[in-house]
Amino acid sequence: MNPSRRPLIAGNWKMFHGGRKGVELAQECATFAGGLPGVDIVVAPPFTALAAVASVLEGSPVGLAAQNVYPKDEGAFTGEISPPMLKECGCSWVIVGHSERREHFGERNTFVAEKVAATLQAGLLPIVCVGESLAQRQANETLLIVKQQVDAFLDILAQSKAAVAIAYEPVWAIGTGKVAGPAEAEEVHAAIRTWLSTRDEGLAARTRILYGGSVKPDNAAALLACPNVDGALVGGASLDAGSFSAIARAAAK
Ligand SMILES: O=C(CO)COP(=O)(O)O
Repeated sequence: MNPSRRPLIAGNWKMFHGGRKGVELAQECATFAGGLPGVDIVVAPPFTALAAVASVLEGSPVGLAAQNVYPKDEGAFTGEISPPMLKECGCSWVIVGHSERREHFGERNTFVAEKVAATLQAGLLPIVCVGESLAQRQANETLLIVKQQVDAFLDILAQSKAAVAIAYEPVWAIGTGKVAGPAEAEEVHAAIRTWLSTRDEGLAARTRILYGGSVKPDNAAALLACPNVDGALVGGASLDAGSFSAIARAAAK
């Protein structure tokens, strides 16, 4: 395996732990991450906790991610946050195109691609999310939909030499407790790797493809054992240091 594909375990806190609780959780993550040198750990708190969590994580191996970004450096965009602002705040990663943003905030593939470009331009690494809905899976459209999503930002990734991450998060598995089976996940991850390598072999070799959707301590090891699963994007189970560290330990094996 390419060394740039070290396991990456990222915790997406979503709209939880925006204040003091976030600081406490980050402290616990910094502590357990120190004992797991073979795994990259990243946390993505809400915007309101970024600065405080950044100071807690300073000097620790835990990376800081934002959950969203607006693809302009500055301007009259009330309520939005730019890539340079996130960088200044201590972020090195940004989650882009999460299905909750696509579903609740109307983000389309072209807008997601703009965000990927702006993120890279600022020197931040995107974790770009893709994944099909239940109806699309039932209609046998999984690979078609995921390919359309990946195609929208593939050229942008290929033009950058950055070691980005793509998260395959089937929408039907998010927050539902219905995890994709290892074979189901591996099929999509392998397809994504093939599309990347058809475009640029180096891109395929350096991109970590994470699985997300009801990852828990009891199912993490089987998913992480798949050859093209390079880590996990964890929602609910990342809100507790005990379960998040158990998932990270499964990646270390
Ligand atoms: O959306 C997710 C991570 O981005 C997954 O959330 P859950 O782990 O809560 O299913």
